[in-house]
Amino acid sequence: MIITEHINKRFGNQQVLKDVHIMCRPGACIALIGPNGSGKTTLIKSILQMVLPDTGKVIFQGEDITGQWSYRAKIGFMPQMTRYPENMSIGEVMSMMIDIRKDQKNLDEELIDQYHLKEIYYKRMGTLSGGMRQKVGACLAFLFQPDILILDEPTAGLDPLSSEILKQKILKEKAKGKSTIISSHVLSELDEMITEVIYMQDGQVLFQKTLEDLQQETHEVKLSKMIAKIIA
Ligand SMILES: Nc1ncnc2c1ncn2[C@@H]1O[C@H](COP(=O)(O)OP(=O)(O)OP(=O)(O)O)[C@@H](O)[C@H]1O
Repeated sequence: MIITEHINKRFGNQQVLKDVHIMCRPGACIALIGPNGSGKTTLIKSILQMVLPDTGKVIFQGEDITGQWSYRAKIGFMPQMTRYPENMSIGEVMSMMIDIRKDQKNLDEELIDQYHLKEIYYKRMGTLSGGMRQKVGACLAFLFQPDILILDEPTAGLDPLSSEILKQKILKEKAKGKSTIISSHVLSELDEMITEVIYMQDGQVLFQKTLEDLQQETHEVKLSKMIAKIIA
């Protein structure tokens, strides 16, 4: 369970997060959506303490995580842009991440196999296409079998087949009861995956609702139509 309580964050004179309160229950698969610049990535980074909120706190599995780091090992994070040393090969990045972690035994290499990543382990990060970088990021997010997945625009730049492979992987983990937060602008790809929606606008959470509630309110089946009706 992740709860953010009254999170505020300002960059310069811009208030980027305004009193943000969200809840990610065990087993939930949450779509984090909203216009460009509405604060989705900043919220995700706040949960991971890559951005430190000015006020408010993040509660992870019942504990305030301020100043703590061990909880991060329970989260598989796929950033919007994967940044690793350009001179390292994919294989070296993978080995480095595995060496850093103590829990090397239960590695989930399913995505590595499905993306045939080992065949290009020799390639240097600096030479990879955007989609290839995304695949490396996706493989790392799932590698250590985290309890919670936080995926920031995971399919951006992926070809259709690779997107589908990732979607199926997310669904598989969801079926195991894992919690997932997915930020995406491609609402159609979220339809079959999600149980809840958090909609952000201008740094505020406009609403957090279950898919069932949205369906009942709007009498729509597709997420894009539900959202269009709600924010109209
Ligand atoms: N490090 C930073 N310094 C200054 N401003 C920042 C920083 N990070 C984000 N911002 C600003 O905060 C606002 C929210 O950005 P954020 O990346 O959280 O939005 P987003 O909802 O994820 O957008 P997108 O859908 O385009 O990815 C934007 O106006 C952005 O310019």
